[in-house]
Amino acid sequence: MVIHDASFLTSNSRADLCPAPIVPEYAFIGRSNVGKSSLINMLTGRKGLAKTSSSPGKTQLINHFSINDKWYLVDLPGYGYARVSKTSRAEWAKMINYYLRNRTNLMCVCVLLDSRHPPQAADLEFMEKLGEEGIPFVMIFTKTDKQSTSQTKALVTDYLKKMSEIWDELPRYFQTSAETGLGRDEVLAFISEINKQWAPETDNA
Ligand SMILES: Nc1nc2c(ncn2[C@@H]2O[C@H](COP(=O)(O)OP(=O)(O)OP(=O)(O)O)[C@@H](O)[C@H]2O)c(=O)[nH]1
Ligand SMILES: [Mg+2]
Repeated sequence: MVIHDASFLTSNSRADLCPAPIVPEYAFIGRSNVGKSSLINMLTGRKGLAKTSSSPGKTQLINHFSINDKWYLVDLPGYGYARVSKTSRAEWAKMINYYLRNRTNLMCVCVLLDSRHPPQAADLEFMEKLGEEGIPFVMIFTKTDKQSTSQTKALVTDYLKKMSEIWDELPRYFQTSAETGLGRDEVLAFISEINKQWAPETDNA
């Protein structure tokens, strides 16, 4: 897929105020600092489109980006950041749960996982919940440039093993690097494919 247009639309703290659900939408979620915003910039080829930071907790709101005027990418605030109060955590959960359950154009949730860290309970629990609620998701392993291919492969195998303890069918997964661009074509091809399910009679790529 060629991205000829990528622009910031809105930031919202409430899912009911998000842009009208008139095009297919893909949400990026995962722990703080996992690389959600960086991946959005890598996929769109626009470096400063989503704000990134080396300190966790940068993205606080539901951020919509319009891609090619045909679909939305959504940057969500991360979870699992230790220095967040109980109240903020509860507010995060409320905002995200409402968003996930009510966003009618949400085609797929992309759960980002740091390829350097062994399977984390918070991530496994989050994916389990998505599965239980019937919300389609894929796993995206990030920051693969920070280690060897065999280390990433071992981590992915670990994750798949953990997931197979819960699920008969395993989610699709992608290996990415915002630094090298690894996985860009694969993720965009996936989105292009799913976009066809939204409006099969038109070309959404
Ligand atoms: N080497 C490398 N660094 C990365 C990659 N992706 C993200 N980073 C770095 O990781 C840090 C966090 O990246 P962000 O994209 O801001 O992470 P985020 O998940 O959006 O974080 P929050 O908004 O705080 O939840 C930044 O310092 C990025 O430069 C990657 O693929 N490779
Ligand atoms: Mg972010």
